[in-house]
Amino acid sequence: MSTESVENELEELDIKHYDFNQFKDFEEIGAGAFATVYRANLIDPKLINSNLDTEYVALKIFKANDEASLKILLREIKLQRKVDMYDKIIRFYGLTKTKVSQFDRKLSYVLVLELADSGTLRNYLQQNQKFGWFDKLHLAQQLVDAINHMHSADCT
Ligand SMILES: Nc1ncnc2c1ncn2[C@@H]1O[C@H](COP(=O)(O)OP(=O)(O)OP(=O)(O)O)[C@@H](O)[C@H]1O
Repeated sequence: MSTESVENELEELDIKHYDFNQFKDFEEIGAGAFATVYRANLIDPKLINSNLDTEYVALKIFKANDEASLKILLREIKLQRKVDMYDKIIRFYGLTKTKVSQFDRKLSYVLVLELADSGTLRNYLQQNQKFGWFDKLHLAQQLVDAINHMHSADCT
């Protein structure tokens, strides 16, 4: 899969594109096999989406432009779009592009996502020792709802 064919598919999906210069104050949050995720501030919150009053986003920067990464990127965007309006799942705002290193000739794709700024569930539970059974049940219910929604949206 070439960058060109990905670009063609993305065009058909009608995705919002943002200028990378709109973001500042990057802080690494975590990394997976294909991407590194940063917390970033928006220079002008109104630019990201007129309906959203957000100052921060998560930027998921793909490490490479190779075939495997591009396939993952496309799959992730298609899945995100299927569940984007569901409030218990991270929102997908759109795409931007940047150079991962100064030696790169090509720009890498970056997903612009809602920032989940409460950290991981593991850390949350460790820091909230007074979390009772009712709270745990409520949390489990939200997770089950989100998974159920993904299944009904055919995100398997
Ligand atoms: N929208 C987000 N808001 C806050 N933190 C996030 C967000 N997306 C990802 N992260 C953090 O960044 C880490 C890396 O995310 P990423 O999606 O790249 O990989 P993964 O899904 O955890 O792993 P892999 O892609 O290897 O299966 C996550 O484990 C999570 O801690």
